[in-house]
Amino acid sequence: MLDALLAAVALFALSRLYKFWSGLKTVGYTPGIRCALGARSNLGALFGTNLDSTLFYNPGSNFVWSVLRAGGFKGDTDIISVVPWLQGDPIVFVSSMEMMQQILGYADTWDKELAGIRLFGANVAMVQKEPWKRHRRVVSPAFSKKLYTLVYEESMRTFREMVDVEGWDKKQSVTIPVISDWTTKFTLSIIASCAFDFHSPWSDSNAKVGQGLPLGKCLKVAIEDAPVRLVVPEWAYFLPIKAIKRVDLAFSTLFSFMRTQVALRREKIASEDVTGDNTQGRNTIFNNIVRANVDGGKFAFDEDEVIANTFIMLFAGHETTSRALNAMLTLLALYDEEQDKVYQEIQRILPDGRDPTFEDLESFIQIRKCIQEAMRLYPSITMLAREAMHDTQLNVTNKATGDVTHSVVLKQGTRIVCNVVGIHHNPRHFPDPEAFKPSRWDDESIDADAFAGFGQGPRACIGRKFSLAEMTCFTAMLLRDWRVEVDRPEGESPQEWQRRVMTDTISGLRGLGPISVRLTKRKPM
Ligand code: HEM
Repeated sequence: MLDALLAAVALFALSRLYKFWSGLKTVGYTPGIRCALGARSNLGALFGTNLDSTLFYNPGSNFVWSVLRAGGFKGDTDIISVVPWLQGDPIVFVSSMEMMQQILGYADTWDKELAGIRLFGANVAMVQKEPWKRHRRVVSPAFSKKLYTLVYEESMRTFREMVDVEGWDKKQSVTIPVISDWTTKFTLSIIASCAFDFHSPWSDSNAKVGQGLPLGKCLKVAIEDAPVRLVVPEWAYFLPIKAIKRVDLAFSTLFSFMRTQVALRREKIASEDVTGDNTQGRNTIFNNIVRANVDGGKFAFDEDEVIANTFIMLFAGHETTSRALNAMLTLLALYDEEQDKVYQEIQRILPDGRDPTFEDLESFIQIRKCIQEAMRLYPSITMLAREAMHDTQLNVTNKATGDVTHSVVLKQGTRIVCNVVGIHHNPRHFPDPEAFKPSRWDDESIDADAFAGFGQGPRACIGRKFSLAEMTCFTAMLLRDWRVEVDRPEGESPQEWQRRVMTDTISGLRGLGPISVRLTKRKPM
């Protein structure tokens, strides 16, 4: 018995040793962190990082932020590897614009990892190669001026409805306890109505969509607890464990909600109630997705692809935008002089205090700079992950100069992560990187191409203009009438407050911690 046990332990130790050794080989022996759980492993995401001993070190899901706060990658170059011996894949992390461009610019060499497919199914954001071209071909025609006009109209309508329902027009000052709850409610409402023609009134956004959970709540659980969904085997859903039941309920509610919406849309298409080229642009994202199933042909979607693409549009289309809005409004609340510049721009473009028109949106240059700067400091998506399609050479850059120091050969299948947080905070690309300076985007000496808030290359964000229209409208309407402030203790500088409160986490849904802001009417009632 003891012999059998010893043999099992020895076998396990050997298998872990082999895993570790082959991991080192996979990453071309790039120096870095050696640990128990991988930096993007599901177990690592579930457990905390407090196992702080060398052997059992868990970099955790907040790895890129923790590395930044600990002073960035060690060594002379902008590359490290994280090689686990217990669970998770070996991964190479890069933190320079030059290396990021070698990766994101070449989809034939570095394509998406397929891991996310297990969560939602095959969709445009998660498939590779030819299937990706088919998915993108179906969804891209929807992203047109017609859609952006609709986004503008819905943003204006929803903003007015919010002010009305909340009774803000009758108040001189309003406190919002958690600003991200509010931005998420707004962005979810816009994506639901513009992409899916699903309207939930501001007063009733907690309406249940299926077996007992509101849509926003389902999405929140599905994002926050994605690692649970990935590690728990299907049979475990029958166990009476609350956390597992919660994830199961969220996902099953979402799937059944989407199936119902797809069935309804199919009926409408069959009865020709909706055309793909509706003059308002309404429904086009959803319509294109469902039509690709109904019409068949070369670019057909199967049933699962319809659901998976519906899913990804809902996810990608609201949480990212909410995070960016949340970061920007908090920073403007903190930095008075930057908020004043935005207000002056609003007064110049809307001199009579009128509402902005769709045509005005491009003129809000200052707002756009603030959005970009907030997304540089606090990117909604902190890591862009890829996988080597074949053995490939990567030119490694020196941290201080950006010159190529040497190259590494990475084996087919190697996972690589462009560390957006590290690149956006790299002082070589953005001097004084921790400062909130929207004016830096006028400075031609910065590496503007190091900005990867919406990704780069062929897989860059398809919804960039969608979200910019929405965020610009929201900000112009809000700051036209209200001054935004945070409760900053006397004696604490904006920078100190920012470092103390605006801590981000990757796995946490809303990032930046729960931040409260106060709105004060610009014109006394
Ligand atoms: C501030 C808001 C947004 C941010 C920060 C953002 C960020 C990103 C980033 C970084 C990528 C590239 C991911 C990669 O290279 O691995 C991406 C891709 C994508 N985004 Fe966005 N996004 C935003 C808004 C939206 C919206 C509103 C939609 C849809 C309505 C959307 C749909 C997508 C899709 C479908 C992809 C995958 C594109 C492809 O692989 O072909 N995004 N987004």
